[in-house]
Amino acid sequence: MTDALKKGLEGVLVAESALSEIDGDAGRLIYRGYDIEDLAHKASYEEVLYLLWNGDLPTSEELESFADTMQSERHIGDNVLDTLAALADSDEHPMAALRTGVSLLSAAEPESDADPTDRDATRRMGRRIVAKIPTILAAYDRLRRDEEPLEPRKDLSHAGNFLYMLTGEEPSETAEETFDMALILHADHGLNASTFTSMVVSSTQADLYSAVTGGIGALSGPLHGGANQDVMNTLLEIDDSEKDSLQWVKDTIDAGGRIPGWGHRVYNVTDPRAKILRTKLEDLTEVTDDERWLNYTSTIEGYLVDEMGLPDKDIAPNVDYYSGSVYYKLGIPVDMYTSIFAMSRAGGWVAHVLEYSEDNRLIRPRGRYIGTEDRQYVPIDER
Ligand SMILES: CC(=O)SCCNC(=O)CCNC(=O)[C@H](O)C(C)(C)COP(=O)(O)OP(=O)(O)OC[C@H]1O[C@@H](n2cnc3c(N)ncnc32)[C@H](O)[C@@H]1OP(=O)(O)O
Ligand SMILES: O=C([O-])CC(=O)C(=O)O
Repeated sequence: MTDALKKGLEGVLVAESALSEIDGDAGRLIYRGYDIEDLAHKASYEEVLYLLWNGDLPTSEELESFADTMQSERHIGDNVLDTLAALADSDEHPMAALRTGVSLLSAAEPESDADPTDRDATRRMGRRIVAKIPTILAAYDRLRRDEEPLEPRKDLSHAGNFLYMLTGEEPSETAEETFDMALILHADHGLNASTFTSMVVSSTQADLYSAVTGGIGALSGPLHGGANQDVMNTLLEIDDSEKDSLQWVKDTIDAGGRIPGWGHRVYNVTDPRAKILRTKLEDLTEVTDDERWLNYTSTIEGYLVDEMGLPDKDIAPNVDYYSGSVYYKLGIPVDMYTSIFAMSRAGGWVAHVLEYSEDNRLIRPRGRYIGTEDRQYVPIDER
């Protein structure tokens, strides 16, 4: 047993995984042997889910059957809708609504009596949870706009159906493809904080609903998935203010602030997903003729690179830096960005829970006690 303190478990190896490989120096991300560039441009989110959960890409029959089953599992019950309506009345953040909604789904889980070590049952539960998350989120957004939630459609893709349920209109091909690509890019990323949280929960042999609910909580923070919303709010703040984006970034850095969407525990260079999303933003900017978000992000990046030399300190844009502007172009409400991340990453949480449970070992690190020793209890009326 070593006594070396590894704060934040940085660099500590705790599990082996065949799911995603990250080369933080080269800026490469691989899912089960396939480069993220390839998957982002050629696969669908459903295919990537199948790949993560089963090990190989599906044949067309396997994909059709997998997607059909997921489509038939999109519906959520009135118990969830009623709770979402109450949360909408209290103006809860969509991540809080999702956390509660997923937890509540277990009440309608047909295999709730399954042994938590039954991996086939866990896989089916994971499919149901991932199929229903878009329905929860779209319903929540409609309820808080005083609109009726829409029933999910069975003839649309995971990405397309979410956009349909959110807006009430079938999405354009560009919107559906862009959103599908974003889902692929966010599906898995090694033992990030939210994935590790799900693994910790399930390592106690707790049920998958608890593990996914824990993952949602961990993802919500601004140091993790919450940063995509912060990036867009920053860009909107710049747009609304008297300051130009250059002044904003100078002032933020001078005040010792952090730039949301920059820095990563694993990447020392630009995140490969940020590069893909930037290209997407460039394409969408050309079509919509609104250059604001691309201009602001580019100015901030230019300052951080040329003036601050952040890349020399291994700080570069992460996946959250461009995703917000892309979602904004798709007309998605800003406070839903982190829950969209969760919609995708839930697939990764399930994959890691399944993988880790093959040879489960309770996750339980230790902390060094640095408190006072040998104190004598003093009765309350003598203190
Ligand atoms: C999907 C994801 O979860 S990706 C990450 C999303 N989060 C963000 O974008 C929030 C902004 N980024 C950050 O806060 C950090 O980069 C993290 C939390 C992501 C990674 O943090 P860590 O690996 O723990 O690095 P740490 O916090 O020790 O930072 C190292 C140095 O870089 C600086 N730094 C890190 N990120 C930033 C940033 N975004 N802006 C300015 N400086 C930064 C720190 O101030 C620190 O400097 P110092 O050594 O002079 O004190
Ligand atoms: O890996 C991490 O630490 C953060 C994360 O989830 C990601 O970048 O997708």
